Amino acid sequence: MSDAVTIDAPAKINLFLHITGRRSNGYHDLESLFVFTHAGDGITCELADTFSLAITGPFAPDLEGTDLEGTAPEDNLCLKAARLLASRVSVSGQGVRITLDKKLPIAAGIGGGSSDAAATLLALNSLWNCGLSHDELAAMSLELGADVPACLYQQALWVKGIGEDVSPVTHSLPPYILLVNPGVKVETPSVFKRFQTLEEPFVADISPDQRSDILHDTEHLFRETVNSLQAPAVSLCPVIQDVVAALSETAGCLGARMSGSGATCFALYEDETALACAEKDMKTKHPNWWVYADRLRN
Ligand SMILES: C[C@@](CO)(OP(=O)(O)O)[C@H](O)COP(=O)(O)OP(=O)(O)OC[C@H]1O[C@@H](n2ccc(N)nc2=O)[C@H](O)[C@@H]1O
Ligand SMILES: Nc1ncnc2c1ncn2[C@@H]1O[C@H](COP(=O)(O)OP(=O)(O)O)[C@@H](O)[C@H]1O
Repeated sequence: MSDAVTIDAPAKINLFLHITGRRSNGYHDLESLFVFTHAGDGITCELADTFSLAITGPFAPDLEGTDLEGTAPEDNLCLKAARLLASRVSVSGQGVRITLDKKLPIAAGIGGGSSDAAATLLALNSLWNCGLSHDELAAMSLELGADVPACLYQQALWVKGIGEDVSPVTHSLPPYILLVNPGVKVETPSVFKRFQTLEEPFVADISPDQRSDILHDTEHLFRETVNSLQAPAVSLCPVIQDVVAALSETAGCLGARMSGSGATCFALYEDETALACAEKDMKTKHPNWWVYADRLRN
């Protein structure tokens, strides 16, 4: 039996995000196309007697409560995920030392925390030999956050409900993606609240025919869908509009918009050369923005 497991926690991008309704508990129903990058954060889980989390990487200092040595507080989603799994399976006396390599910005609309939690569950399911299925992990993971079930799949998904209703999909959208974050944290609850205050409209469900067009036609994707949270996020953080405009102007950009509740925005490209030029262009013009180029997982 191995005593350490390392696993990627990729960025999650909402290629579109429709808010379709609101539940009595305040959560919103949504319809969204989730895709994942190849790289992102990294999680290593090692067998240990107690539970601990050390955070390394460029965004470690941005995680509130993490001390100068990189020791994280109990409410970090990696530790919450580990304790949740331990409470559901019989691993008496078993702990874990987790190391999180934090390369994705925090509170950025690309599911960093959710993807870290999901990767921790995947790593521990293997390390502790729990033998739980994906569906069993997904069902227990919803209490960690609405995005966590989807992040367990690390592949393109059509997502409904509050995030728990996930269907793997194939698509033929452009594979190259540029992510840009202006360096402003945007808290998800504030954006949903602003969505309500602005009385933004709910979007109708997408029909099966439309779904197929969205998955296979980039123009259709950007013309027929929106991110319902983009206007509310821009009203809280106007620089997001500048990021979308700057991405839209890069050569070869096939469409650009905000992901999740922001502030990270993305643009899609058909070829690798266009992606590399756009990355260089954005880094030159906006040296203080976080710029990250990658390829989508299928
Ligand atoms: C908006 C999305 C889109 O993928 O992504 P991010 O911007 O967080 O990456 C997600 O729905 C975020 O999922 P996640 O970040 O896991 O949300 P949670 O921790 O469960 O909820 C944070 C808060 O967001 C609001 N919330 C979240 C999900 C949802 N379907 N309806 C909501 O109203 C609630 O106010 C909740 O208290
Ligand atoms: N491992 C983690 N990585 C990132 N954020 C975390 C983590 N654990 C807890 N959080 C908290 O979760 C919140 C959402 O962060 P994140 O998942 O990065 O953003 P978003 O929900 O916008 O995609 C932040 O307020 C952050 O403090």
